[in-house]
Amino acid sequence: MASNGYRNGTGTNKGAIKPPASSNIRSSSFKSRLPPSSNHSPGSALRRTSSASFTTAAGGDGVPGRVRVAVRLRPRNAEESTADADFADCVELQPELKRLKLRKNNWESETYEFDEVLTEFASQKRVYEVVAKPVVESVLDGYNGTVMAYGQTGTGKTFTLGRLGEEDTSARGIMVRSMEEILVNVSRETDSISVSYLQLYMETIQDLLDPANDNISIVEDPRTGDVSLPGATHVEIKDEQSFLELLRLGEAHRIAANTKLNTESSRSHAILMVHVKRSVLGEEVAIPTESDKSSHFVKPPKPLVRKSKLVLVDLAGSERVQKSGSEGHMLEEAKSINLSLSALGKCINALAENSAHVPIRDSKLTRLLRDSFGGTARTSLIVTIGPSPRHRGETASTILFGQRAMKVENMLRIKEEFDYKSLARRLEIQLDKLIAENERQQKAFDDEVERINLEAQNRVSEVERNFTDGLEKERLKCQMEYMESVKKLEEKMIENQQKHQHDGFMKDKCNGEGPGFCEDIAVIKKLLEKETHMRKEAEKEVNKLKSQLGQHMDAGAGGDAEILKLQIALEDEVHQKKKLEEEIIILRSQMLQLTFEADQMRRCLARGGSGNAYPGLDSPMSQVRDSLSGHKTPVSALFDQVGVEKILDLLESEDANVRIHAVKVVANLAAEEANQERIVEAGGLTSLLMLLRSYEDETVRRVAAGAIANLAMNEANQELIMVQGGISLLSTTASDAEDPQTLRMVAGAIANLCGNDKLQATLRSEGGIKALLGMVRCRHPDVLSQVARGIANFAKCESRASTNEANAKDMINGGALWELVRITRDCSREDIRSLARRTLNSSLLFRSEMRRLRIEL
Ligand SMILES: Nc1ncnc2c1ncn2[C@@H]1O[C@H](COP(=O)(O)OP(=O)(O)OP(=O)(O)O)[C@@H](O)[C@H]1O
Repeated sequence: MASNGYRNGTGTNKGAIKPPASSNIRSSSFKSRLPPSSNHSPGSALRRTSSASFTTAAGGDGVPGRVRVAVRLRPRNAEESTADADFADCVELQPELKRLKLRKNNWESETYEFDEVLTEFASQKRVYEVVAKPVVESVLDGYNGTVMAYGQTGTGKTFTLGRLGEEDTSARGIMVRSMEEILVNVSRETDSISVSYLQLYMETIQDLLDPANDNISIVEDPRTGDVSLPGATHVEIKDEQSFLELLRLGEAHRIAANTKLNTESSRSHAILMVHVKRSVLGEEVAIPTESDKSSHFVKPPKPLVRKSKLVLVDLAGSERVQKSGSEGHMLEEAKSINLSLSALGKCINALAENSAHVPIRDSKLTRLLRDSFGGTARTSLIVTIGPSPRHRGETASTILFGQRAMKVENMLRIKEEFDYKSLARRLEIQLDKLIAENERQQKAFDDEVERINLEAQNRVSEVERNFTDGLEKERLKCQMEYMESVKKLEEKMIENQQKHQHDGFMKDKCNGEGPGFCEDIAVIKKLLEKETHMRKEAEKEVNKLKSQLGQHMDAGAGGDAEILKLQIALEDEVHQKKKLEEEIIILRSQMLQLTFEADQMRRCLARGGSGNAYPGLDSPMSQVRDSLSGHKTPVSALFDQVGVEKILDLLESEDANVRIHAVKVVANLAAEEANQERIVEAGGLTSLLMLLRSYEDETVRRVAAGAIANLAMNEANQELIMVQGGISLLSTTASDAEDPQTLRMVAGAIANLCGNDKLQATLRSEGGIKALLGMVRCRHPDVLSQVARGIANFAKCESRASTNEANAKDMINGGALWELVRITRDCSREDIRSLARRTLNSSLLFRSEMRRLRIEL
């Protein structure tokens, strides 16, 4: 394992000091000689790199830092006290000289120098301070650090590193003390600490925080040489308590795992990795300005993050290495003892001898500790030895391991990277502050705007108020002035009047001064009188309104409701009254009609007639005669009592009975010539034609047709009937109706129109003649008589206008000839038969046609 050159003490010189090969060992102190590397020391000799260029073990600037080695002697244990009672310890320590004497026998010894020699009486605190504290401080500064314990089983590696000191805090080992130190120095807000706890046994890395995870691989960054275990559990540490629990858990898992593997705890390496991430500010950079070389623009410091790692290694017991080594069988050794310790020894040897090849890849332990030996980390090794002369060989081997390790040089480099997260966090905080400030300013601005608005509104209100007040004052003033001037003018007028009345001179003067003056006075006087009158009227009106208002006000809230009720009652009353009036009219008209009909009946009976209710049809002039005799009919009296307008209004009543009675009354009135003009003037003809058109009720239609027939007796009305479309309405009714009495009325009306020369053409063109002839189908003698009368009237007209024989021809074509012949033969009434005969004989065309057809009358 080691060459002879490193096997110090192999010589025979008693008490000869065997220093390590490196010349600086003698003079070096275990305490760090590194200058302080924090950001507070800009003049630091350390050259830091940014994240973009992590330093690697192979190159770049750094600070040389040799591996520091301390030796610690365990006190004799009980077994040794007994077994070695008669023997001296195999080592003698000279702590003040940092030397250790390894006895070969009673007279020979070898002396070795270490960076620190810790006797069996050294406290845990002292051990921590001299071995681990400088490394922990470096880790806090951003360097990687390693503290490793190496030694034979039972010599106190775990005691030194892993004691928890739960019952006695002074017994706390390096692990707990390191964490205490770290926790005290980091910031809870900006820094973070996380821990992984692993065990390496037979080239397998097992997670002591998650034992099922037992095949963790090592990842090496080829660029930076950084070693990481991404598969390992990382637990964030917030306080010492949580760390102690974690260590306890890891230890429990380690014991359980080793029991399962049926091995001893000393055969595995326990590795605790503490990852420290700290946020620091970079140095401020002063930049000279162009204008003034003396003044400097200072750039704010950059946020940086330092990621460092403290590796605490409790190695497996080294006695087997020693045993195989003492026998000098390197290969056997590798087979029988822990491969990794052997590989570590080889690497340290290679590094100590500045060998070109360092067999780092021979084991996982050397790969894991690559940065600790010959890398960028600050490394402290504590070698533990026992006092027993029985284990002198193992002790010597341990001492030699330490001596070789002391020759290993590391190149310490700090690892900084730009702290984007911290920068983002800071920027977020800054942004939040700016947003809050902006919101505050916005709020203040809004408040100010609102205040100004309010103030402006108040001012506007005040101005408006002032303006209204001023306006009112002005108005009052004008009113007063106006009243004053009116009063003055009145006074002046009275004065003038007095003067005018009592002073004749005034009149003369007036005449003397010309008419213009007097006219002026008269105009002014008139204006004044008018003005005064209007004012008085207006005042009266105002007083009246005021008193009404007062009454309304006095009536109170209930008044309105009362008024409403009264209004409704009043409307009801009006309605009732209207209805009653209607009923009175109807009753009166009914009564009068009955009287009239009875009267008619009496007269007819007296004449031996049929008692026709519509005399106008048979004897158009009979009513006229009656009226001319000076005896006023009861129906005529209706005009005086009711008025034709009211009777005509009833034709449009909603009540069908009322409409029937009304149309009967109108028909009876129309029978009297004296009434006809008033009926037509009041729109009665139009109303009757409307009733004919509406075809709502047979009785109404019949009576309406009778009334039209009566009106059609008058020549003036005949033209009106034609103008208002009466001929076509009568024709339509003639073809639609079946009731003989309706047909009699319609035929009567048309027959009356047939006597008017001016209507001849219209009667033909609007189908009046055709309708008249068509009604013969009824065969009722009353209808036939009207048809015959109509044809006779028509023929008479034609004979008067004998030039137009074409009309007679039309009538023949229309069947009038045969109808007349039929009437002469079939009609039961002699007067009608005779009328038909006369008509036939009156026309040349009729006569020649009868001859042609051999018709004998
Ligand atoms: N400096 C010391 N002072 C008092 N007792 C000690 C000291 N060093 C070790 N011991 C005791 O020696 C015993 C063995 O120590 P420890 O278990 O730490 O050895 P180890 O080297 O870790 O062994 P292994 O390699 O088997 O794990 C323990 O009982 C421990 O208390």
